[in-house]
Amino acid sequence: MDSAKAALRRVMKARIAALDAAYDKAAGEGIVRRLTAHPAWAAADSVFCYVGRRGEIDTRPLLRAALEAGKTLAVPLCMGPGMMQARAVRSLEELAPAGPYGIPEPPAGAPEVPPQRLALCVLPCLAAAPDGTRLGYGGGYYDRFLPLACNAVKIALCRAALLEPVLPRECHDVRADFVLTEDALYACKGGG
Ligand SMILES: Nc1nc2c(c(=O)[nH]1)N(C=O)[C@@H](CNc1ccc(C(=O)N[C@@H](CCC(=O)O)C(=O)O)cc1)CN2
Ligand SMILES: Nc1ncnc2c1ncn2[C@@H]1O[C@H](COP(=O)(O)OP(=O)(O)OP(=O)(O)O)[C@@H](O)[C@H]1O
Repeated sequence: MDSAKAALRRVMKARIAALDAAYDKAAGEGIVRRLTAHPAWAAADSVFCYVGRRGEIDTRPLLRAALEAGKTLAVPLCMGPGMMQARAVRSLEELAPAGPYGIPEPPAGAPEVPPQRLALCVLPCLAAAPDGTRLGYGGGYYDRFLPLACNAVKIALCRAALLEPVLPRECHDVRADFVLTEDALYACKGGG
């Protein structure tokens, strides 16, 4: 497959593992604060957001904020290799570690939110570039899902320490509309 991406994933994972814990915590909190202050957050009646795990930003405050604001909250449920659905949850207590990576997921019976109904998608990444290109874990989950979420504003959360000036981009890669770090917001499209 793409060895440049595979090599970059290794580099970024090492960088994540070496992040200063205090920086990591403050950056994650800053990103959450900035996202909830973004106009797309207030405007969104439905939010699709990943459940952050070790090495990722802790998105739980964001998930709670969405529920408290009365938004429809959907989180990923992996259906098979590279395939996921947005499933609605009403409480974080519904989430339980599942699958080979132990990412907290909703129960199999959680109702699907059709991707075209989503107003906001919050994206994980190992690294992101200011043009909206993201480097994921390599499963292709978001590359397949995001084209279906055609009405959603897509915001990738990236700690500034993991921002790269340029990342390799393949045809199937869907760029984010915004990349949000703890100290900057990059608007990515427009220029094409
Ligand atoms: N929190 C969170 N949830 C998510 C994602 C994510 O990136 N973060 N996904 C985004 O796609 C989907 C799940 N996809 C994933 C794909 C790979 C790995 C992973 O940990 N892979 C191993 C390497 C596996 C291998 O050896 O092939 C790793 O990176 O250590 C995790 C999630 C949906 N849910
Ligand atoms: N729309 C698609 N249809 C079929 N295969 C795809 C599609 N998008 C990506 N893939 C395949 O999925 C694999 C992983 O893609 P890629 O390296 O871009 O993942 P990623 O962006 O890091 O992961 P993710 O999207 O889960 O965050 C690649 O082998 C790629 O060819």
